[in-house]
Amino acid sequence: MSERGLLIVLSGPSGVGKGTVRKALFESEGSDYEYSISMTTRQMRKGEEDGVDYFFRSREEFEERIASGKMLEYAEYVGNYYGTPLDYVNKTLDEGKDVFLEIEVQGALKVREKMPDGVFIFLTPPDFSELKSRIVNRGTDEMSVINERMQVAREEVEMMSHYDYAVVNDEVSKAVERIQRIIASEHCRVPRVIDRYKKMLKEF
Ligand SMILES: Nc1nc2c(ncn2[C@@H]2O[C@H](COP(=O)(O)OP(=O)(O)O)[C@@H](O)[C@H]2O)c(=O)[nH]1
Ligand SMILES: Nc1ncnc2c1ncn2[C@@H]1O[C@H](COP(=O)(O)OP(=O)(O)O)[C@@H](O)[C@H]1O
Repeated sequence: MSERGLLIVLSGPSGVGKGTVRKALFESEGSDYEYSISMTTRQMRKGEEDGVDYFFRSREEFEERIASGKMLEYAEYVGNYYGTPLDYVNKTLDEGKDVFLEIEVQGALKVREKMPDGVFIFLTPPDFSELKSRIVNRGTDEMSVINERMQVAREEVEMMSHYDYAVVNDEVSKAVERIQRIIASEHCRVPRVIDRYKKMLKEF
């Protein structure tokens, strides 16, 4: 019998590098996590694909899913909904696989309320001027949206205290290593494994 999978939540301000670090983590050797694809009402960007980057849905459809309890969490962020479909997360954890969520801060805190056994990692920028230049350099947002994202980032950093770990994204490869070490040690936590040993003893 294996334990239920570990829920790993990577969060942090927009532009800090969550997507970049997540992709590098998934490509790195020995990583074995299932990525939960989020649903959103925002416009698809050039190069994105439905069902790969996000499930792109209308507001109407998204609101229907909220009403019928099909979202683990959702948040409205800069005018659009973003959320995590619940069924996929539960099913995959039940299969004993680790599930990886990359979501913004409000949503992560809602997940924490519902699934406190997860590991909650806050990705931080080395400093705030670097955060702003990352958002500007990414080139996906207009200046008004960038300023809005920076304002949200200020509020989000205050929420760091609700997380288990803070990982600085100075260099992508270093951030990936830090996250891998955290996950490895979380797998060894006694509350996660003790039931398996108790069961083994009974059957011995
Ligand atoms: N709460 C929540 N946030 C999400 C989800 N998926 C993505 N996000 C976050 O929504 C924010 C905006 O996403 P997006 O427009 O793709 O911008 P980007 O991640 O900054 O490139 C980011 O901070 C994402 O991490 C989700 O399922 N739930
Ligand atoms: N460690 C890093 N050093 C320099 N630039 C980075 C680093 N991590 C990410 N970036 C860049 O910052 C921008 C925002 O990264 P992205 O992954 O889209 O952030 P998020 O998903 O948190 O919004 C991208 O242009 C990305 O290439």
